[in-house]
Amino acid sequence: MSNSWFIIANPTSGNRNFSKQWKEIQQYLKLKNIDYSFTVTQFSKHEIELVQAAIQQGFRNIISVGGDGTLHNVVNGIMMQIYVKTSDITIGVIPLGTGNDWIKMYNIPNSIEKAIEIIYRKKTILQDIGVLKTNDNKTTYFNNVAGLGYDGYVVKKLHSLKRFGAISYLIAGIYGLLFYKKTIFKIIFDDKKIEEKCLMTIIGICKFSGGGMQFTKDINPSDGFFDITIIKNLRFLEVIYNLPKLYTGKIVHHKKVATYKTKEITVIPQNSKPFIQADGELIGSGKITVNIIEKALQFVIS
Ligand SMILES: Nc1ncnc2c1ncn2[C@@H]1O[C@H](COP(=O)(O)OP(=O)(O)OP(=O)(O)O)[C@@H](O)[C@H]1O
Repeated sequence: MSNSWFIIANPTSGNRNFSKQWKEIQQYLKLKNIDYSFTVTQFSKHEIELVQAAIQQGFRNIISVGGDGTLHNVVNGIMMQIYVKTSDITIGVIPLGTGNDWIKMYNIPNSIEKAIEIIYRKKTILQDIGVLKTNDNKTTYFNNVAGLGYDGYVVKKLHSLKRFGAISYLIAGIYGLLFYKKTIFKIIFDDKKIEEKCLMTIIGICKFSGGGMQFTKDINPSDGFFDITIIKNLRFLEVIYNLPKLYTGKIVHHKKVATYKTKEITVIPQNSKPFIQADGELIGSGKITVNIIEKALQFVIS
């Protein structure tokens, strides 16, 4: 079983016809002679128990078929299990989602055929994983980008808009800019304490979030450090004016944006409880403390 793959597929990811895509996936896996077992999720977060059962059975290679949310839940299942060291597990991704931000970091194309070719070659990287704790003592792991403030608000809104596909990010984004109310954040890390009205605080391991946007400055997903970006009191028109810079990553040079590298950070919103997102999933609201686990998991990359 050590070379065999266990596939967890989310039939609700993305906007396309799952059964057609699933047939295509099986054809390419067969063509490449890849040995696998599979299961399809039946409800939200089902990935967590499915991946844990697979590891208990002896699988060490997991494929996530879906979007960033599916991968996020697979990662959480692996990080929470007690059977093996997490860095002994290898994860491959066959993308089906709407945003697919994590794969962009490693130039994995949004193509079933190419993603399977990459899994077949099995080049891997040991990547850092974030551990996010909320006020109710809930622990969530993340493999891409977490944050709170405007981004959490957009993720909350996105939920009801996903059926519109990629455009839903833009609609949710503009809605958020019009209606999200900024909060004063107390941000504590290393020897720093920042207290300021902010649009959002971003905690990055990888580069892309929000459907291809880049908020982080100097990403290395295996260096044991988060890339923190604090977007201060950026106004509606300033965001609109700087929209291209959100996609090119140049927004980090704006005078109302500050970037840091750290291993641990606490963000305490002062006058409201903004929503928290991790890998595009809504986690809760309010205060967070985040730590990094260096080189926690192996991912197949191109
Ligand atoms: N069978 C299921 N029914 C309903 N929801 C599910 C099911 N299986 C998984 N989910 C949930 O679907 C959510 C969204 O999945 P995912 O993010 O992969 O797709 P997406 O939203 O289309 O892609 P992306 O995040 O890349 O934009 C995840 O939170 C996951 O737990």
